[in-house]
Amino acid sequence: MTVIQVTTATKAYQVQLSDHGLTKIGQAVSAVWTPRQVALITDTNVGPHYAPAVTANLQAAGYRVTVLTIPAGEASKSWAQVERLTAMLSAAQFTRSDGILALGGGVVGDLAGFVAAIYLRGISLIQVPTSLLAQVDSSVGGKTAIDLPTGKNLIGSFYQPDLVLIDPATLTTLPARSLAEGYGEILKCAAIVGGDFWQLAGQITDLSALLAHAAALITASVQFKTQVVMADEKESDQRQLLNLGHTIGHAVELLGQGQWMHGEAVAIGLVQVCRLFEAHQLTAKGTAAQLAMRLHAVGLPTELPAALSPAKLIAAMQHDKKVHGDQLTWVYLQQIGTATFHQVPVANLMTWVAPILTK
Ligand SMILES: NC(=O)c1ccc[n+]([C@@H]2O[C@H](COP(=O)([O-])OP(=O)(O)OC[C@H]3O[C@@H](n4cnc5c(N)ncnc54)[C@H](O)[C@@H]3O)[C@@H](O)[C@H]2O)c1
Ligand SMILES: O=C(O)C(=O)C[C@@H](O)[C@H](O)[C@H](O)COP(=O)(O)O
Ligand SMILES: [Zn+2]
Repeated sequence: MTVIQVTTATKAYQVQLSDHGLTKIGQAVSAVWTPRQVALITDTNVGPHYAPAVTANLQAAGYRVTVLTIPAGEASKSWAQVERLTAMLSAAQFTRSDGILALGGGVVGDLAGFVAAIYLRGISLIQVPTSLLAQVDSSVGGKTAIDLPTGKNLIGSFYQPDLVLIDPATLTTLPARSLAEGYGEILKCAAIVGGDFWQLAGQITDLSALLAHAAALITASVQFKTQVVMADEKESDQRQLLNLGHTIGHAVELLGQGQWMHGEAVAIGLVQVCRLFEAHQLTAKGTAAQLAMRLHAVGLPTELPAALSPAKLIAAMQHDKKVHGDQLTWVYLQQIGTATFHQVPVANLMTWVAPILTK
């Protein structure tokens, strides 16, 4: 088992990476939770694979388990699901001594994490991520969120879990498209870090290599993310680096209305931000092409959708949480291994983005 320690102002916890760790989940949970009621929140795809065995394992360890299932997909990061889940917790008399265990991808983790943060003003939370994207990124660091029609993750909180339990064996049931999108966030981290991590990510020449190297890629990504989160939990400074590719990515994801998965939209955002900053002579020439080549290897998209309206793209980008006052802070790469910030007045965005909008 690989253990990565996370210590923030609000919580100290372990990220445990253990192949087939789900078979011993009761034991792992017992190390951080006394016996209690547990709401196992999962989705309609993940639940049938893993919820029965996880429930039995937790029950054997002394927990009273209620399984709450949400429809799979981004649309579940909604007020409607928050209302539904909190009502179910209350009806089942969950108290402040009880807990939520999120079993699923980033959608389950973000939604269940937000419910844990607000129900009774906060009950305990364990993240058990089952998608590659959730294992390398969303389960760690405490960002929880639901969406609004105007933008991604616009309602949420920073709420750290008591434990993150990653079992790479769950990736064997993940559909190929979902496996590939995880590489979007991995390559984001590797491009920021450079060096050995960039070399490791370069070994991913297809989806089977991605699965074969999953444990090493998860370890490298989580080690990097936890360092950033520990230095800047609430994203007042360096944590914004983790948003590389997301200014365009989140806008594309929102405007696509379900056409793109998060990691796919991030892949587009990564290449486009590099192209944009190459045009402004702030990014080394050829960086976008290097990223695109690697993303294409696992079938990820990198081009802005042809039908995308520039006006809508600019409007969506203005809901980026990196807008402060009248300035948008872009995260960009000077070169592989060197990421930094550049502020652009919101009023100038259309002109600033023009180089990637004119074909
Ligand atoms: N909180 C954060 O720091 C953070 C970071 C990155 C992304 N996110 C958020 O995460 C979400 C994307 O997460 P995601 O890509 O995991 O999407 P997802 O949760 O929708 O999972 C992708 C698909 O795979 C299915 N699935 C998951 N694990 C499975 C398994 N082991 N076997 C079979 N099917 C499985 C899901 O049901 C879903 O259909 C977005 O909402 C994004 O905004 C949050
Ligand atoms: O953990 C972070 O910090 C990140 O930015 C990770 C991102 O990959 C993730 O998509 C995050 O949810 C985006 O955050 P947001 O604050 O831009 O909604
Ligand atoms: Zn992301």
